[in-house]
Amino acid sequence: MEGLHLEALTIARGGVPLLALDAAVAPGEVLSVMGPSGVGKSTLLAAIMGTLASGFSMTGRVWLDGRDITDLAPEARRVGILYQEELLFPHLSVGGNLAFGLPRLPGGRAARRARVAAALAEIGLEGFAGRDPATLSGGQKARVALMRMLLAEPRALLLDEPFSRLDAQLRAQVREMVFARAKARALPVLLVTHDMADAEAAGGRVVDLG
Ligand SMILES: Nc1ncnc2c1ncn2[C@@H]1O[C@H](COP(=O)(O)OP(=O)(O)OP(=O)(O)O)[C@@H](O)[C@H]1O
Repeated sequence: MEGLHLEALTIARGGVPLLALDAAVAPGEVLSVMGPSGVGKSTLLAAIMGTLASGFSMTGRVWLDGRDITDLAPEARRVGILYQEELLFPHLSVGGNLAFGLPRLPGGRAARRARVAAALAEIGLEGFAGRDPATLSGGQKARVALMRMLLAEPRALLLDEPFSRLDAQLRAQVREMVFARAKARALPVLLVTHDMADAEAAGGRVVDLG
């Protein structure tokens, strides 16, 4: 099956059941994950990334494009994630941040520079390669973080409240850009959010862990 499939997933903390979920997200589709604080939304994303903290355990399988990725190392899963904070590297330029996401390319530096320039154009930030990330607005940082993640060519996208720090107008803009870029790449998206407006903009499919 194409897309992301969480098959009979259960997560426990210290042996105590935290959550159970069975869900499929098709390529280009967004599934919103909602529920009260502490219910395990971020933990669910960690389980899919392969980065569960010690003390947590899981059963079930995670499938991505028909491949069982449950036991793969995090970096081999091809799952991208965006957090509430953009987490751009402060000591690298915007272009350096983007190049960091790039897999090794034939063609060396020139090819990398061209790829970064094309990526900046895709998010409306032509000419920003040399900029210090500290000089960017919140919305610009969010776009760079999105593109850095996409350049690693993930096959699925996890979003952990990436819009919650932005004001209402910017939030809608960044949200549309994230969904549009994910759709253009036919990525299945799991969106953790507390905001019903996010879930509605995402297409309205919601799983409530509460
Ligand atoms: N590294 C950790 N070690 C131990 N317990 C943790 C760890 N991270 C989270 N927890 C606990 O696991 C439970 C689930 O946390 P999680 O962050 O997944 O919830 P959440 O639904 O994402 O909450 P929020 O909406 O507040 O972000 C909580 O009780 C939390 O305190």
